[in-house]
Amino acid sequence: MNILDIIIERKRQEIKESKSKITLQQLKDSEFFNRNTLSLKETLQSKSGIIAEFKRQSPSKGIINDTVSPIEVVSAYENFGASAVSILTDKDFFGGNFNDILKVRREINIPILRKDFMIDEYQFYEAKSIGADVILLIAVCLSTSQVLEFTELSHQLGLEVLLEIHTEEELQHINKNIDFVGINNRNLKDFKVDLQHSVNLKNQLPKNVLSIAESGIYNTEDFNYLKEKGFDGFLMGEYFMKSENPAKAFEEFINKIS
Ligand SMILES: O=C(O)c1ccccc1NCC(=O)[C@H](O)[C@H](O)COP(=O)(O)O
Repeated sequence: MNILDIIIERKRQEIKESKSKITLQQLKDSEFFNRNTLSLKETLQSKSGIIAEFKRQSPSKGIINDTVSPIEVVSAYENFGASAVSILTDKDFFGGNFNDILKVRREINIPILRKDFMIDEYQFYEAKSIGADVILLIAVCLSTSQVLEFTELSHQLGLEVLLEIHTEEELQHINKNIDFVGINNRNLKDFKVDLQHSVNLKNQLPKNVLSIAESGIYNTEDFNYLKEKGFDGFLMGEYFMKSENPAKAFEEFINKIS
């Protein structure tokens, strides 16, 4: 079993536990469920294009930063020009939780990507109930028909969809309703990172789709290279979070690229 198989197996149990504690109706009755979501399609083009991630730990790196406050960090991400923030909600493998999104929702006015492993309809209602605007679908974890179904459900709920692919075969998961296609530079099976990977696959994307380069962007040269290659967005976590002061690291990065 690779790490993704392990994460997905745990996720199935977690969803079962969540369903036994909170009903779908309770999610629908929650404070944020009926809010109008914010559009990453708009902010991707009007701001830096960076989707800045709040990430305490990861399977590939272990603890990255577990001392900083989500409000301080994501407020700086917003103030210095992030197009959106990505917040991990997986607890066991990434040290995330729903409260991170619930706490910051009132403080920021840019889209929030709920970053998790989405495999069940219930999680989309959860995402809406905690105040997310965008969700991630990871192609390797889903069939093409699940991607289609989950995209439709997300749109009914007002959530935009980032479909993450890693291989040429996964291009088949793209459907015309997907809002963004992310190409992950990190091989989720062996954690190797290769920017060239996303550049090669980008050439095979449908022409009109908004593309996001994900993972392994560690300096302004990486960012500029991917921008030159035509990516519309850039998902970056570790580079900012590994700093003692991610807010400052983000500010400095923005100053260097502008
Ligand atoms: O980061 C990992 O170790 C990882 C392992 C298994 C599944 C997903 C994983 N990462 C999720 C991501 O895609 C990244 O958090 C995101 O793209 C940001 O990447 P980075 O800038 O390299 O932190």
